[in-house]
Amino acid sequence: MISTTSTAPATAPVIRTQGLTKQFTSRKQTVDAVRGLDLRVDEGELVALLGPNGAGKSTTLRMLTTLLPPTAGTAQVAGFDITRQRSAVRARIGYIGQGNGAGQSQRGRDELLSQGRCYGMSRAATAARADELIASLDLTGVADRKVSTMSGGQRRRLDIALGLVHSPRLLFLDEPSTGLDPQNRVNLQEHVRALRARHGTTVVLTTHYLDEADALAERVIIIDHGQLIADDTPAGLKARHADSELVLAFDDAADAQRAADRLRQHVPDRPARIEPVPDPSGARRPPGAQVVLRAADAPRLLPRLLRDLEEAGLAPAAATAASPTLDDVFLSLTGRSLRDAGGAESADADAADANAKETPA
Ligand SMILES: Nc1ncnc2c1ncn2[C@@H]1O[C@H](COP(=O)(O)OP(=O)(O)OP(=O)(O)O)[C@@H](O)[C@H]1O
Repeated sequence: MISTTSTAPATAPVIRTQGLTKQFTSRKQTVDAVRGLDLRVDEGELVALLGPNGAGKSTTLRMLTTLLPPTAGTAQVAGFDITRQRSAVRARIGYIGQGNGAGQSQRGRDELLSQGRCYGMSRAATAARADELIASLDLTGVADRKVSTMSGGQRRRLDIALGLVHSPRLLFLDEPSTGLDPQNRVNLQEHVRALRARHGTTVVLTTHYLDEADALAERVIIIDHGQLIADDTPAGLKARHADSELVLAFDDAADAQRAADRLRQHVPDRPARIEPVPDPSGARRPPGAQVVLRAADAPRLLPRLLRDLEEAGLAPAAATAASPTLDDVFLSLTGRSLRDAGGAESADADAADANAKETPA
């Protein structure tokens, strides 16, 4: 297990878990959904739990929000124990689950007003808070319509408003963007960032979108098979666990082989891979090939390699250096791609599915 949070930060923890564990048993089969999670989240952090389908992200969130009792271990949320002080925890958090929380036949504003009253807020305070949330989540103009007539993005923003009516210190979002098209996804991310900037709300969200975790979260906690396998900033994870990739394309496959041999002296511990590059016209003889090389700091290495190859009369036809992604991090930690493990790809399929639902009914 790799964690970089061992040195205690100065701010107070809003979440603290010790050996948090959940087993499900059905038909004599036991599933270890969450296995001994030790976690600390501080006031004001924006944290993403990233992992493939079935990794244990939602189960973790459901335990932290008191919806599921842990099988073992303990956790304190906003200073209260999730098992013994459930009401105190619930009063201080907002939770937006995977399904839509608002009643389809209700008007958005009415849903917000009912929610505030449920939390014991006065009529006037609820109305003022509803106005504020409608404006800040860009729902002006649609809040007085029935939920069933709103687009997927508008409904998701209404869900977030519902989770924020009682001004929680801590907001849990379970896969907030799943089912949204890319534009609405970016829009939602902007709203989450703005919320945090405006109210200092601590946000913990789950996602299997690699780009979302990368762009939105300051801290990414990677979960696999119910265990925390890495915990750092996106940049820190990449620097620590993944290499950049260099691709040098040659018109002649023999030159690619010669270049790969020559590159060995620069990166002796990383053998280059040679991949054929088929000519779409089929006319070129001999066929081209590309040299693919992984190195710790490929973009900085590239100019030196190019100079050397040029001196040897082996200048490539094209060269690219790609920075690592969080998928490279996951691959380096688990030996599997997050896409193959049922992460981003299935999420994209969900989004494609839901694009059809984006059009207001
Ligand atoms: N109520 C339940 N009964 C039995 N098994 C369950 C239950 N809820 C979750 N699981 C199992 O626990 C494991 C973790 O599930 P969980 O929903 O927490 O994963 P996840 O990372 O949130 O996945 P996804 O990204 O698909 O939402 C999975 O193997 C799942 O099938």
